[in-house]
Amino acid sequence: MKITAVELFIIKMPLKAPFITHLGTVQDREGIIVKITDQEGMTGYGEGVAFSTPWYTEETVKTSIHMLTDVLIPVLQTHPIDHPDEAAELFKSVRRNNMAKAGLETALWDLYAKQQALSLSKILGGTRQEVASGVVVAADSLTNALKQIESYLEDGYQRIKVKISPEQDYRFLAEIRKRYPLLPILADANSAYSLDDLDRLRALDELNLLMIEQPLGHDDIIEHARLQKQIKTPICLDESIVTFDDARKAVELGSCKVINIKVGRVGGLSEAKRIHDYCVEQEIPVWCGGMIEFGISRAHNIALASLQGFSIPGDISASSRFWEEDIILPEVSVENGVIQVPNSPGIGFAINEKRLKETTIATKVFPI
Ligand SMILES: O=C(O)CCC(=O)C1=CC=C[C@@H](O)[C@@H]1C(=O)O
Ligand SMILES: [Mg+2]
Repeated sequence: MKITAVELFIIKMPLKAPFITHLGTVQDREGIIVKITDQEGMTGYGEGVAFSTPWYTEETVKTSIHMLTDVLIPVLQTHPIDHPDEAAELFKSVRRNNMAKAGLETALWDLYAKQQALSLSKILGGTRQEVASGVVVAADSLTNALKQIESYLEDGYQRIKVKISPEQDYRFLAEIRKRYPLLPILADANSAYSLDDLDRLRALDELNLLMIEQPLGHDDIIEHARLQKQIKTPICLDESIVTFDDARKAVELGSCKVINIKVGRVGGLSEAKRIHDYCVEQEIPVWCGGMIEFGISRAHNIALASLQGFSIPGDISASSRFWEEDIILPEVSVENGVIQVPNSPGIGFAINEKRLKETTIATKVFPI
């Protein structure tokens, strides 16, 4: 791929409104934009999506900067690669740190697609010209949640995801279901429950939820398998699925009926595609999860979600869901509940250089 330089831009931007879950609140989002340049001056972009604190996984922006600076980019400096799939192989010697790996690997995929003058969607084997868009309602009260739902349905989103926990579950969901009897609703628990809550979780069966996401332990597939046998609502796994093998074991055990694939959580597009291809074979529907990310990661998600098996609207919302102004041009927009998949080379979005500059708090440059 004849890479000559890697640059990191650490950026920070306030959310338009706090993103509230039982695990904590995200008000300002830091992120890492990875820019790779080749000897022709062509550039590819990736995004490290770890949060500033380790509330979702063990990674943070700081651990990602360390891994990129001291481990992953040095690997690239000593091992030239010809195809992005080789990165996943090269990074195997590094345990976990998937979001740092994905930040670099996705930049390689964008650059590679541009070098082939093909869209990233095409290069990945995507067949969809548009992807269905869902949105997350992360509110701390029923009133605020209902306000958000009404506004998002006016924007055309096809499905709503709400955050639940023992403090906010049956009554909260029943009130929403009463107002929207046919609305596709996904409830994300982010591991707020245990098997002791079986009755609480079984009570949700009557609300006709699309699925319940990650009700039990963040690294569990055994108890989820036991739970799935006891409840009708399909279980979707998110945090538990960090590798292809996690997905294979979860499917074999019956731990879930749906998988939320997040490029950052699984270490990049190569692994995300492997999980997708396996789930298609096993007839397990998948959808593309979100990470309250900026436009570069959103663009990679759109390309991934253009693969045939992404049959459920993902957490791929418009740039305006979180940001006053995104770092890409054009911004991601949702029309009639779908996002058009770009046909131009690579991720199909340009960098908004002005916005990147004004949101950058630090940069690092590495010759390759
Ligand atoms: O980015 C989006 O649109 C949704 C983000 C989102 O719902 C999540 C991001 C990270 C952790 C969780 O709070 C939640 C999830 O578990 O999917
Ligand atoms: Mg989730």
